[in-house]
Amino acid sequence: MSLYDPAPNKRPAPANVIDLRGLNPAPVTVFDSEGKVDWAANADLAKWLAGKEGVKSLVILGHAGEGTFLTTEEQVRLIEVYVEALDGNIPVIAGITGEGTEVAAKEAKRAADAGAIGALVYPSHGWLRFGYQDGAPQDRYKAIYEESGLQCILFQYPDATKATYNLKTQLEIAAQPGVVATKNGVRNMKRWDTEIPVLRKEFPDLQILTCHDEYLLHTMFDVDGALVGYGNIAPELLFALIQAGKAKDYAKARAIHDQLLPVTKNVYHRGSHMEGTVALKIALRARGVLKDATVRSPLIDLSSQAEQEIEAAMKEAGIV
Ligand SMILES: N[C@@H](CC=O)C(=O)O
Repeated sequence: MSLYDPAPNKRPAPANVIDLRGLNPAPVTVFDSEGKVDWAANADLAKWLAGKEGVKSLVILGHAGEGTFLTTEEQVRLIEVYVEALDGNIPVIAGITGEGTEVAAKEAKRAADAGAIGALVYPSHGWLRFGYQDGAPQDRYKAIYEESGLQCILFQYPDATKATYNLKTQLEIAAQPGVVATKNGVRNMKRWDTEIPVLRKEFPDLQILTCHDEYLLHTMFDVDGALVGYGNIAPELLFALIQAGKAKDYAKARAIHDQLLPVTKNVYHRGSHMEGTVALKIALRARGVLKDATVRSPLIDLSSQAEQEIEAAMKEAGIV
């Protein structure tokens, strides 16, 4: 028995563990031109994404969803709108971002009451600057699962941050009841190549998802799926990329990567990852999926030249 295998009666065996083995887009939140949440447009986006082949869940209230820019009431209502729009076809997963453990656990309970099935558990953001005490991330996942019953996704932040989890911490979180997947954005290929195989070996059922939007190809051969904001704008090609990765078909994966490259450059290589969210909305508007690309502060509109470049990239990639 592995060191990390808890006693059988402690591991939840959720009869219906959410299946994330495919594309899991993190939808943007649609606002009207005055910056109010456009509930109907969000429901339409949910249905549009859920109708795409290979989409396994929708992960709302994340970075791409400007989740922390919404009020508590808006967060709850957005979950309800998604649950109603998806009508049980695929699960709604909510980003859980509260800083304190109890605050996050209560946030997760609200999400569960609103109909979410899963939680993408962000690190407590103070850890980005100060780091975390050994054991604190484990407590955070435990409290969230115990309070809400939401199936949890372990969110691995980049190696360049102090909120990145060392391997021991990842393994101990993965061993906890309710943790069914990891979304890995470590962006350090030495760590990726070292740690992913250990996670796989110790927890064969743990679903491994990449979130390296800006260079997906390089992680695509080791994963069960992707959990990405990129999934908003090119779900068809991203699902094809995931399939090529699973088939170990490098030539096909490379061709899809190359087809997407103008879009990748214009959305994710343009500036900070935050800017990527603004670009996602412009690209969705170019696809005709959104009418309005309004973002909430602290996001800032891009220049009209940038908008034109994003639209041109979507055309060059053959998406519009
Ligand atoms: N792709 C991103 C965006 C997050 O939610 C990441 O790596 O974390």
